[in-house]
Order: sequence, then C-alpha cells, then structure tokens
Amino acid sequence: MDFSSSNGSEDTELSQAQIHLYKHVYNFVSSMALKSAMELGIADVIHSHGKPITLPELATALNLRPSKIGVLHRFLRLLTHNGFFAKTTVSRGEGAEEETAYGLTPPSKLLVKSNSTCLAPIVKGALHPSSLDMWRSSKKWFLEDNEELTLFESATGESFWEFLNKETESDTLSMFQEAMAADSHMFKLALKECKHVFEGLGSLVDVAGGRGGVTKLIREAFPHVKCTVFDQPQVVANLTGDENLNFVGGDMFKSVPPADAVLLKWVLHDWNDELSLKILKNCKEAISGRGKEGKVIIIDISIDETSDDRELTELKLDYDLVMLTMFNGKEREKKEWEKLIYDAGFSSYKITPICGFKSLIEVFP
Ligand SMILES: C[S@@+](CC[C@H](N)C(=O)[O-])C[C@H]1O[C@@H](n2cnc3c(N)ncnc32)[C@H](O)[C@@H]1O
Repeated sequence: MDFSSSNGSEDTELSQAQIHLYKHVYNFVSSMALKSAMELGIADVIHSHGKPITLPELATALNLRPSKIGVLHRFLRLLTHNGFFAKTTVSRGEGAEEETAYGLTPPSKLLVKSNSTCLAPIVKGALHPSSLDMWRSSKKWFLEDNEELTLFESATGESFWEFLNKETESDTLSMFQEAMAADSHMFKLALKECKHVFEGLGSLVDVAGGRGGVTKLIREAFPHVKCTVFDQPQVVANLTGDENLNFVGGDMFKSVPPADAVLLKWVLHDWNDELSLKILKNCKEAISGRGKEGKVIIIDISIDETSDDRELTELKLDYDLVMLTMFNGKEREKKEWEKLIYDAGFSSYKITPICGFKSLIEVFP
C-alpha cells in the first residue's frame, strides 16, 4: 500500500485492521494473566475475605513482597477489564481516604476452589505446557503428508493418549481427569433442564465416563437407575462402586456394556468420523436389548453460526481446533451430526442446547 496517497477512510481502515490484528496476536496475554490469577489463588483469597479486598490486603494474603504490588495492580487492571474482577471503593473508617478494592464476578467465582462449580482445573489443564508446546511445530505439521497425524503427535512423537498413559505422566493424567471432573460438575445445572431425558431408564452406561463425575450427578437425581461407568482400565482401576454403581474397564472401540441408554459426554469430539462411527455402532448394539425404547444421549458441541452470537461461535471454533490438534477430533455442525447418526443406523435424533455452549443430542434406534 502507498501510504502517501491513502485517504482518510483508508487510514481509519488500516488503523482498525492493526488493532484487530494486534488484539488477536496478544490474546494469549489475557489467557496467561488468567492462569497466573488461578495459580496464585486470587479468587480464593477474595472469597475467604468475604468482601472486596484492597491491593495491599491482597498482596499480604498472597504472601507477595511489597515490590510486587505494582505488578499485581497491573494484572488486576487487565483481568478487571476482562470481566474477572469488579472494582469498587472502600473506606477504612470515618475521614479515611477511599481505597480501590476488588471483588469477585460470576466468571472469577468459577475459580474459587472450595466451590463445587470450580473450573480452575480446566484453566490448569488447557493452559498446561503439554497442551501449548505443540504449537511450535504447526508449520512442520501442515507440510507433512499424513492426514491422521495430530499436531501433538507431530510435535512429540506420541499421541496425547499415549503421553497421558505413561507411568511418568501420572500427574498429568490426574490433571486431565480433574479437568474433566470439573467440567462435569457444571452438568448439575444442565441436569435440571433435561431431567426428562433420563426419566424411565432402568440402566445407563456412561461410555468413556472418566471417574464417573457425571454418572454420580445422574444418580443423585435418579437413585434407582443402575449405572455403569465404562472407561479405559487404567482410569477406573482403583474405583469402587456400590449396588447401583459399577466401574468397568474396557475399550469402547471393541464393545460397550449393555444398558437401556448410553451416555457419551464430551467423547465423540475426541474422534474423527470413522472412529466416532465405530463408537456409535457399538453403542447401538449396547442398547439393542431395549428395542425402540433404548437411546444414546450425546453431550457435545453443535456449531451453529447462524443462531449463535460471535463470542459463542468463537469459543466453539476454538474448541474445534483444540480437538483437531490434540486428538484429530472435531466439533460438528448440525448436518455433520445428522450424517454420523444416520450412518450409524439410528432412525432419528433431537438436539437441545444446554450448559450455555454444549448440546444434548438424543439419538433413537
Ligand atoms: C474427554 S474425556 C471425557 C470424560 C467424561 N465423559 C466427562 O465428560 O467427564 C474422554 C474419556 O475417554 C476415555 N477413553 C479414551 N479412549 C477410550 C477407549 N478406547 N475406551 C474407553 N474409554 C476411552 C478417556 O480415558 C477419557 O476418560
């Protein structure tokens, strides 16, 4: 572009373009500031304080040296701008000067570790170096002629599942399972909206159900349903159930234990269409004893750019790239779900949005 001859509107467009570009380049800073706040436990301190906290009080509670108060202030300024803290003023008594204080907002309440809806493990897992380092290899990965290879494999030489299951990575496996469990707690809210989906079931198998976080919530609401949590043997190895809760180790690509209904929460987006089809066919077989009354309940993202707002679509598309690069999985649009469901031999389905950004898809034989 020849800058000397550009007119006013071109200049404005150029400036806007620069802001747009830089905003996306520096998006990672907001993620990292959030991670730092989570690691320091800022939300926990404010929560224990019981009211908005001043900067010196916060620094003291976090055991920070006075030299770091300026740093803390600048992190809080960005995080407050991003909606994680709310600024207010407090006075220490009559005649005293007013001081700025920081309170929690709904998003930062999700970082309070004593809350059952704490999502700190998601922040920890998603922004862990094991999830981020691979991006260094993205150009190399693009140039490789292997459609099956994930970015993670291209960068590390092993799949993410192989990496997690290594003896030396038991802490990382625990971290991953904790992140899944944290996400599952939010399912309690969704369960209120979609209780009818589980009504009338005698048995349920939660396929790739991790350590059973979701199953336990379903059992609280439906104590009479016989539940099975089915996952890889090493995930369920040391877990004990009771008369209505059973942990079974196995491979969902080989077979799935029989039940009236199968739950697949946060599972199919880990896999490409070919492997998802295998899982769905095994699930269809698992519910075959119940005839037309059986069903598969999928909880996953459904991308809908026409109905969702920009922010929601951006989150879903971000997730799609996470699934692609880590697992060769994908987030699906409605027509992709439909194809997968019909290809697996099911006759109908119903999609209901839940939990803000996920959908519950009931699939019928
Ligand atoms: C994204 S996590 C979802 C966990 C759980 N459904 C939830 O929402 O919390 C995917 C799960 O798939 C399990 N998994 C991976 N391969 C599997 C296989 N071949 N058979 C059974 N489970 C498997 C993993 O161990 C992991 O717990």
